[in-house]
Amino acid sequence: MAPIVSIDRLTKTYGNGFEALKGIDLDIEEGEILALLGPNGAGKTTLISIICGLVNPGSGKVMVAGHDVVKDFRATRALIGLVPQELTTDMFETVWNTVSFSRGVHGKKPDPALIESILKDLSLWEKKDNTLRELSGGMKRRVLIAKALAHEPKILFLDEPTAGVDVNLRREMWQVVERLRENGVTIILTTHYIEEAEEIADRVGVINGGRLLLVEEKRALMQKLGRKQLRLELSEPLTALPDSLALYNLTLADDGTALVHEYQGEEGQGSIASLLATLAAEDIHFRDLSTRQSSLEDIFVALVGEKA
Ligand SMILES: Nc1ncnc2c1ncn2[C@@H]1O[C@H](COP(=O)(O)OP(=O)(O)OP(=O)(O)O)[C@@H](O)[C@H]1O
Repeated sequence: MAPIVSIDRLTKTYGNGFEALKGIDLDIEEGEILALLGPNGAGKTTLISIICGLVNPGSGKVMVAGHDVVKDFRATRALIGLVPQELTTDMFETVWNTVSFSRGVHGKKPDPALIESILKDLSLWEKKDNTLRELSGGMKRRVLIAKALAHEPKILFLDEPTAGVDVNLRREMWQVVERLRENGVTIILTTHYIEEAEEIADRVGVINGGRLLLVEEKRALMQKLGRKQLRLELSEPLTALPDSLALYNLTLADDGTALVHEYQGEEGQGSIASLLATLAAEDIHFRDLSTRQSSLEDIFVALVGEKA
């Protein structure tokens, strides 16, 4: 199946000479959830803004469902819903009017039944006659999504959907995103919360300094780059490692009371059985063991050198 968004050698240099994007190639498949991770200033918003037709690209090409975002702006914009970080509409307007108005802005005929189903899906139906200022922060965020969905887009961009919200609300937003995906909407989100990408994304793209450092299926990424650690609490402290253990990536920790074995992804797993056998042969016993797998956050820090 052809990708729903196809980005080819995209660059962007702003008027002041700043190179915000330095050649991005990326295909986004229909129906997937792609999380774009990157530190401040990485170029995420610039990239999204170009796909949405809000910022002109430098060189390169962006196609949405087979249409060029510059030449066919109307066609591509109609397919896209953009959920910004903040609500900028009239706080004295009702939920119903705000969402209905968004549909009109895109030149679509009124469809009260559709607006009703969007508001119900987002648990906003009871609040349809309330003004925006009467809503909680979480409800306001859901209104942003409802607005972006009102013209029935096939692709939804969420810019930092859970920035500054509490844990419960974050989980609630994740459920909303999951339901949208079940309805066939392709979702691209930017986030500073690695946990968010870890939780809901199918694929993760890491952007830094205007370049896409990698884009990979989340599970494959964690398998490939995730480091694992096995820690053995020794029954008797060791002063040095016996030569027979030199083959393994081992360190003595905590004054010789613990042995730490580091290995990468799947490849190192076979070594554990032989390590344990060697320990037994050396008469080295342990009273407890624990394992730890590096998270997407660790992987990200290793790639980018700082936190998202
Ligand atoms: N209109 C502009 N003129 C000049 N430089 C800009 C403009 N907009 C953005 N930039 C610069 O381009 C770079 C990328 O910005 P962008 O907003 O795309 O990053 P981001 O990854 O979305 O960051 P954040 O996570 O902080 O939102 C930044 O260094 C920013 O200062």
